[in-house]
Amino acid sequence: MMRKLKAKRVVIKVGTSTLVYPDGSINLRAIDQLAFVISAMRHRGRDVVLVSSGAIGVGLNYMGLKQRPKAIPEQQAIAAIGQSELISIYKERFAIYEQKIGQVLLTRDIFVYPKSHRNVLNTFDALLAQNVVPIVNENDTTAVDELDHETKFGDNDQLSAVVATNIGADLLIMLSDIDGFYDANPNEDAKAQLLAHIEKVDQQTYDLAGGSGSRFGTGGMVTKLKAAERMIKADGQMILANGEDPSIIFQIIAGEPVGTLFG
Ligand SMILES: Nc1ncnc2c1ncn2[C@@H]1O[C@H](COP(=O)(O)OP(=O)(O)O)[C@@H](O)[C@H]1O
Ligand SMILES: N[C@@H](CCC(=O)OP(=O)(O)O)C(=O)O
Repeated sequence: MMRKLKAKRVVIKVGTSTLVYPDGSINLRAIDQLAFVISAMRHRGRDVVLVSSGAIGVGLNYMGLKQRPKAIPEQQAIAAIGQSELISIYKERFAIYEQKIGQVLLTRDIFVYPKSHRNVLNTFDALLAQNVVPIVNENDTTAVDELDHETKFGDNDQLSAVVATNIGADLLIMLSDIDGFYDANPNEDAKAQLLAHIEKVDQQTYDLAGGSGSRFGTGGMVTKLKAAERMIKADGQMILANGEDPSIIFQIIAGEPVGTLFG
């Protein structure tokens, strides 16, 4: 059955697992597809914001490292290196489709302090009004997790839902390395079944969620459910789908029953 979706303003979140191959190299095909799909959506009058992970994954590849360093300053340095590389790849690929982008790096405290909150919402509005696609990531180089000053979102699943609810998006499309939400962690249970529609997220739903399956990803399913819960509370919807081929977004927008619809 086709889905009826409201999708005038859409946030798309792509995880590291979509952007970086398991061997650590960059999936340029996926980035190119994303640029193509998002540019097409933009040209058809939709407001689109991309929340992209991958700074650390791309940084590791750029520096020829196989593993995330343990020390925080080194991780933050890798993020600085990777973010600039990632955004220059996006810029180049979007330019092929004559689509301009703008980089927005956020920390959690921006949404806590009223003035910075207002400023960042105005920035999103101004970018969208000029037909520019904002590409958002956490500001990994400065975000810290300290008791008196929490600046870290920690994962981009929740960051994407915070952005989506704040800018009044109807739909959050969350692309990952899995076809949707299953009734058990598919890594551990070969009989796990895909759930096509979850109307509300409660403890029972969380009980089905497991951790991340990939080397570079964070959060796993729990943070995706938290994002879905946030969207539903704000009267929005979220679709979790496989980002292996990002042109799946065309099917999602058309209302085809792919992935898991939340809400
Ligand atoms: N119930 C579940 N349904 C689907 N995937 C699950 C479930 N529980 C755990 N997972 C794991 O969560 C992974 C997706 O999370 P993550 O690795 O953080 O991806 P991303 O990098 O896209 O954010 C899946 O590949 C899967 O291994
Ligand atoms: N801000 C980090 C991403 C953190 C994150 O949530 O990663 P993922 O689980 O792959 O979406 C980065 O760009 O590497």
